[in-house]
Amino acid sequence: MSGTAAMAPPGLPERLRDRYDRLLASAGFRQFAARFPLTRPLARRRVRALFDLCAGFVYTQTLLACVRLRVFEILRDGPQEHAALAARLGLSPEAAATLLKAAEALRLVDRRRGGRWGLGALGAALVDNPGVTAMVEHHALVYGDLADPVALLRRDRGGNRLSGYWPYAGAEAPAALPEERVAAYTALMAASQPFVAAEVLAACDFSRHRHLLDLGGGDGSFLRAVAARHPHLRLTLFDLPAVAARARDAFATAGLADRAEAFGGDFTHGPLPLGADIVSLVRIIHDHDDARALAILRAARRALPPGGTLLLAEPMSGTPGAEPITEAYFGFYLLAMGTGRPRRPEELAELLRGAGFTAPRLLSTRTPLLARVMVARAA
Ligand SMILES: C[S@@+](CC[C@H](N)C(=O)[O-])C[C@H]1O[C@@H](n2cnc3c(N)ncnc32)[C@H](O)[C@@H]1O
Repeated sequence: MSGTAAMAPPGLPERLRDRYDRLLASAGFRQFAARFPLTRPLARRRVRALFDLCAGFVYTQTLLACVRLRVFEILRDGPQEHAALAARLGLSPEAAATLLKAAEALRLVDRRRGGRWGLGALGAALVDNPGVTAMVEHHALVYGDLADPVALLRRDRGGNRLSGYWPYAGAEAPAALPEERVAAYTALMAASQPFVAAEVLAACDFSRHRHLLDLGGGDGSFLRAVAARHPHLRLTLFDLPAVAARARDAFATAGLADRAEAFGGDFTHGPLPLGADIVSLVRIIHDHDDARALAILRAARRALPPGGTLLLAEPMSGTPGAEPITEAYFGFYLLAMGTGRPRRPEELAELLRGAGFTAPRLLSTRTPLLARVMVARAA
């Protein structure tokens, strides 16, 4: 960073903090802290936290093995004897023991009486949860790009496996993308959409609106969830043509064709459908760099009458308690994807004001690490 000469000298809290950091960095102090009874619990917690950081990949791969071998589906019907379970997994009893003991330590499975295995607290949450299992599989791709994190940080953005998976990221003409390039990501988004829709529906009162336009609405999973809760609402979806075609089919299959329409185009360029009094952008803005994000928000503003509502839902940077997810996970994910970044609520509010919206404010959400919700009014 340049300009350090002009910086004010550090105050007392900062000098104390520097001293503390130097103390922690000294091997002698760490040995003392591990021996001294009053500091020992803290030292142990720190060692454990560091070991967890080193071992995180192994934990992830334990989960991937369980998902691929369908451990949670097999255990859904009840606890299984070790030998019978090993046979169903196609593993030797010894290999099954390695996997199941690891999964037990991660609370994915649980040891029951008589040497049987049942679901653990976290494994139970994965049963009938296609959104999470699809994400676990998807991460094989993500971690491929992260295999050399320093190279990833040093390269120009783009050109990774993840940028191929999200082909609209940085594309010159995204509206020309054919069906086969949008199918995989649209299915992944649909699988994970129920969690997000539940958060948005709990946070936002759609009953005072009459017509919702969902920009980048994928296969319409979000709008179908809203439709089920708000039968009076008219629904319009806008996405890339190949994706909008999928949404149109899904609306017809769901018997919604009379009140839900889907249009294809590019939300940074083309005109958007008019008539809505609320526009939603669900997991959209974080995919785009500032210039494109602003273009999307300006298009949304033009699609609304003065006083209309903009609803933006996505994971946001600086979410208290979710920092490893928003800063480390989404930061690196979007870096590998090649465009966009997680933004703080203040940064989103500034973009919204720049696009012609006023009074941006966060609504309270039940699980902010999945998505936070911000609303603003068209000026
Ligand atoms: C991360 S997905 C989110 C999908 C959906 N809103 C959800 O939360 O499940 C981003 C969506 O934006 C769409 N999209 C990307 N670029 C677009 C563009 N230039 N014009 C219209 N839609 C676009 C993609 O096709 C995709 O459906």
